[in-house]
Amino acid sequence: MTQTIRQTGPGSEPALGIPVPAPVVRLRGALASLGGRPVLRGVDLTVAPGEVVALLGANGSGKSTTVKTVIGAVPLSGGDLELFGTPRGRFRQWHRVGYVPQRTTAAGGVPATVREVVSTGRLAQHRMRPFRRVDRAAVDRALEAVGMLDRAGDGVGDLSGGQQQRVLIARALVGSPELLIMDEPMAGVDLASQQVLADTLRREVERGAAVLLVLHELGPLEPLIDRAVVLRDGCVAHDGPPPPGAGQHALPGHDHVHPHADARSGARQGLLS
Ligand SMILES: Nc1ncnc2c1ncn2[C@@H]1O[C@H](COP(=O)(O)OP(=O)(O)OP(=O)(O)O)[C@@H](O)[C@H]1O
Repeated sequence: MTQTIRQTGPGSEPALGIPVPAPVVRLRGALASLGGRPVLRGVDLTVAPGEVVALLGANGSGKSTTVKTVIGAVPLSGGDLELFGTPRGRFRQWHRVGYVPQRTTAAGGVPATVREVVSTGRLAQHRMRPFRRVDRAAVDRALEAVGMLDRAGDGVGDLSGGQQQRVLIARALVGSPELLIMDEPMAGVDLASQQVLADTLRREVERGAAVLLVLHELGPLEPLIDRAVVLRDGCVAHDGPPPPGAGQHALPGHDHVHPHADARSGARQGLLS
């Protein structure tokens, strides 16, 4: 895929004569229900090639459900979704997408080494062929990027929660995806590790990857964020520059970010509560 221009938002105008690549994600009017209850009530979300979009909102506002509809883990009951310009129903190029789920154990009760878990992220690249040198090198690079190469032979069950999170991030990176989707990658990760992850993400963005991040606060990722989409009760309450205050509450125990008075835009107030 050519990435000739870097757009700054869903409404970016194409420069004359420059072809505009299709958004990597285009979700329109998304409706989804869980347990018989409507959770997404008409969500529009666009991510352009190379763009970094933060999905913000209070607990239960529908952030995880939105990214799960993008990867197909939650079905849409209405609206439509295109990935890389292809309607979701015809999209098969999952090797172009890396996904880090919301904090779960990477071990899952199954004994596997760090290297084995990260290697599963190459499945779409080498299909059913045996692992080649290039695959092994990619696994090493991904482990190195998250500072876990020295633990490659260890069982994931022997790692701390934050280390398991790094392993899941390495698994998402190992296929060099064009779209990286991360659901709260910083949750439960100590400050030093957060900086490692922020540096890793910056390299991915420099490489040209688009990133969709579910976050409670921007924290050390703030300089990377191009645009923020804020959900409230399954609807988009804001789509634009990160709301003021969204980066200032990177404190454990804050389960949502707070609205801040803003002289420039009163309309942004209350978006995040
Ligand atoms: N499996 C499920 N069955 C029924 N309801 C669910 C299920 N999963 C989530 N929900 C509900 O859907 C709503 C949205 O949940 P979701 O996980 O998308 O929110 P979120 O914005 O990611 O929240 P958080 O910040 O707490 O992770 C919540 O009210 C939640 O209780």
